[in-house]
Amino acid sequence: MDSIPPDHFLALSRLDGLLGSQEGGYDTSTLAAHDFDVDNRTGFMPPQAPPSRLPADWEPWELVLDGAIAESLQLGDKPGLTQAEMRRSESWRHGVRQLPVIPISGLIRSETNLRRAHLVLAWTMHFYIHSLPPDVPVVVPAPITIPLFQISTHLKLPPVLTYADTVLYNWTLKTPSNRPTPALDNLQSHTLFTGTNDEQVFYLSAARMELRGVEALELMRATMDEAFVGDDLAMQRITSFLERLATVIADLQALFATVRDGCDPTAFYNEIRPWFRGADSDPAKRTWAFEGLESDPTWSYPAELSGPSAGQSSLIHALDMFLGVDEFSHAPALTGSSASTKKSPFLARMQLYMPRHHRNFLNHLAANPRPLRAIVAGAGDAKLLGAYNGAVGALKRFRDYHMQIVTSYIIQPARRAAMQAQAASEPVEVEAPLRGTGGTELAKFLKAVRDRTAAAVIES
Ligand code: HEM
Repeated sequence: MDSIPPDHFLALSRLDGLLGSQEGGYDTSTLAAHDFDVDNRTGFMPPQAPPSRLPADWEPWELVLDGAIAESLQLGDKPGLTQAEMRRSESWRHGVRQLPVIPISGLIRSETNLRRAHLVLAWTMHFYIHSLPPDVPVVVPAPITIPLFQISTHLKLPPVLTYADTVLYNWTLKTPSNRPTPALDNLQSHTLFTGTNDEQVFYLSAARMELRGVEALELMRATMDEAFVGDDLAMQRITSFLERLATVIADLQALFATVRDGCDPTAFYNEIRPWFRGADSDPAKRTWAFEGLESDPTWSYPAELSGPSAGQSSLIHALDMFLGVDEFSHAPALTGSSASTKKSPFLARMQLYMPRHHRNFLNHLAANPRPLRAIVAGAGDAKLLGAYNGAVGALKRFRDYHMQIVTSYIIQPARRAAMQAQAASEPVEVEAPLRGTGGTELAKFLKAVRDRTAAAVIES
């Protein structure tokens, strides 16, 4: 928004501050506020690099994670795994089992330390599980289970690796800088499974999109302020905000494309993505057992154990909800129904993996009493309608592009792997139909979401 000159009509302040919020009215002032841990400079990403190390009492956790990286642990089902690699990984897992169960009481006063602890333990758990030989039962040792469950209870998150653990809270600055916001080209990922540039490029393309998304959040806030006023001038302003939103969504798509500059699809599919698997995508269909689960009677076996997916990014959910497209794109008839909520199970499920403040932000957005779509449909304003449809069209094109990426990074490598296995007369491990990290039948699901986004255009 800083490209708007200060004397432009869009930059003039409205009377909202003087008027205060109407009795029972909707207070839009907190849309991008601390309550939701949404920063007006960095959006869903924290404005400062997250802590890269826990305090000394929890150093043993940091050291086992360092150890996994230093040992270059390999996937337990990697073709051609050597005896030396197997021994190294078993020796590392032995070290994990020998850890003491470290109390977490000293961590709970710091949200950033709790996040770091979730990240360290969840990465360690994924290293532990996915370095196991595929024919060995999965048993997460108590020194990981107990603190991970305690921390997850505090953070209201599932005890598994999330998008926040791999993208939102997994970065540092390449070069120290005094800028108030990190520059898009000055980010580096902190923790990697493979140590490859491909993996880093994968996380950073999403991180850059989060930062570019800040302007979209600001446009949403400004639109909601104008919708509160609701006069002709407000409609003119909303029209320009929506035109601008379409260009931001196009920029998100362009930043998405940077994943192709350095993240090789075959490396992603064969070497990186398997580390993300949740309990619902174990190729050997093993159940994850959690040693120590019985130590707290309030715990039960987690209902949610999917792996990290950018489907957990609050940004795209927010765009969908703001434009009122979610009613179409994630309609219950499309992605399954849920009795108690209008949200589809997929959206609702992915929100369980988001930091809880961001989940609250989306709930706040969904409760907007002046939904944009209804305003546009009822305004009889051709320019406004055009701008709204332009933003919906940009989101549809984003989803087209997302499908192209999914084809390159999952569908085609899966086909190649199946053909190679067939040629070598090996048993083929490709599930039919192919499933996403969130457990969806991915091709069918993504195509339907894309088509329904297109169908959300309002006819004049
Ligand atoms: C190489 C990169 C990516 C791949 C291979 C990929 C793959 C997938 C897959 C397979 C799904 C199906 C749902 C499931 O997980 O079961 C999905 C859904 C989704 N992904 Fe991605 N994704 C990628 C990057 C991104 C990025 C960068 C974003 C946005 C920041 C994103 C946003 C979404 C959203 C919002 C959904 C839910 C469906 C929708 O609302 O359109 N994805 N993705």
